[in-house]
Amino acid sequence: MHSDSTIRVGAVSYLNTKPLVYGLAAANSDIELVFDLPSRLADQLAAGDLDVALIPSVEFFQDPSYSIVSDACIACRGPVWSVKLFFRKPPAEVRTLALDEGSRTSAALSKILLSERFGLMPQTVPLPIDSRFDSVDADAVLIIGDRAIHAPSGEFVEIWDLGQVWREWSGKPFVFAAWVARPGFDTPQIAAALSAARDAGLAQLEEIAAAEAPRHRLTTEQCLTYLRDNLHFNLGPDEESGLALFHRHAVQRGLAPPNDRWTRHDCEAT
Ligand SMILES: C=C(O[C@@H]1C=C(C(=O)O)C=C[C@H]1O)C(=O)O
Repeated sequence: MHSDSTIRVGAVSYLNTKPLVYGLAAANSDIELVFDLPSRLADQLAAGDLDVALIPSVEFFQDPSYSIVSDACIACRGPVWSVKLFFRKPPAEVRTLALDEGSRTSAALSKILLSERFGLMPQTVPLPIDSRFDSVDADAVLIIGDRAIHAPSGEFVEIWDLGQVWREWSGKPFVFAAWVARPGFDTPQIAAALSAARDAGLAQLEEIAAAEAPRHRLTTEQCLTYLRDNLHFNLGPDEESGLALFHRHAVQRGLAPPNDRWTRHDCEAT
């Protein structure tokens, strides 16, 4: 049971989110933290079942009344390691694309990159979260999060790390997910609580990496490198500029509506 004053916060259930929610519920007795796939968090926020959630950035674009409520986010400035597109055929020949059920942003990013670089609009099929990678015979398969960290078995013509491909193509950071509030939720202290949790997580990265590594079949060093070097958790001006560019491409392809007021700060869509 939760009282009326309980704030329902939805966080991504992957390793990438551990530093963002470090001590969050313990430090804020009014926060009830629930974990789920990014795509499901977006659906729950849209349904009003959550007050604040870490949702895919492309989902933030969908509703002009959404607002980003924190400077904490999941971003990268190069290879991200946990968002990969596996090609069974050369990229230029891709006709079918399987999309991880957990993803919305990387699904959109895959379409944008295949369209921009090869003029492709592949037919898409879902890859359910509980389905094995080899259960789909699509020409290219997107997987994200924990299951993308270890390469699936199979022969691949090419593997794209989408953080890296975006960076090389655009020169900008990429924002995968941000903390977004449902319309009407107006609790200013959530911003400080989410920033403080992120800062606490970043100060404890070694401990988090040591605790999480075994269950992800990683060494502590691999886990630490992922959390410290691949991922970035601060939504600064460069990240916002990357977000603006992603929004523009999403609009061009009909993956998001145009929207003038979607950033935390008034930031130019450059
Ligand atoms: C870096 C990642 O970013 C994620 C990718 C998302 C998406 O594609 O919609 C959403 C949230 C993030 O968890 C990852 O999952 O590995």
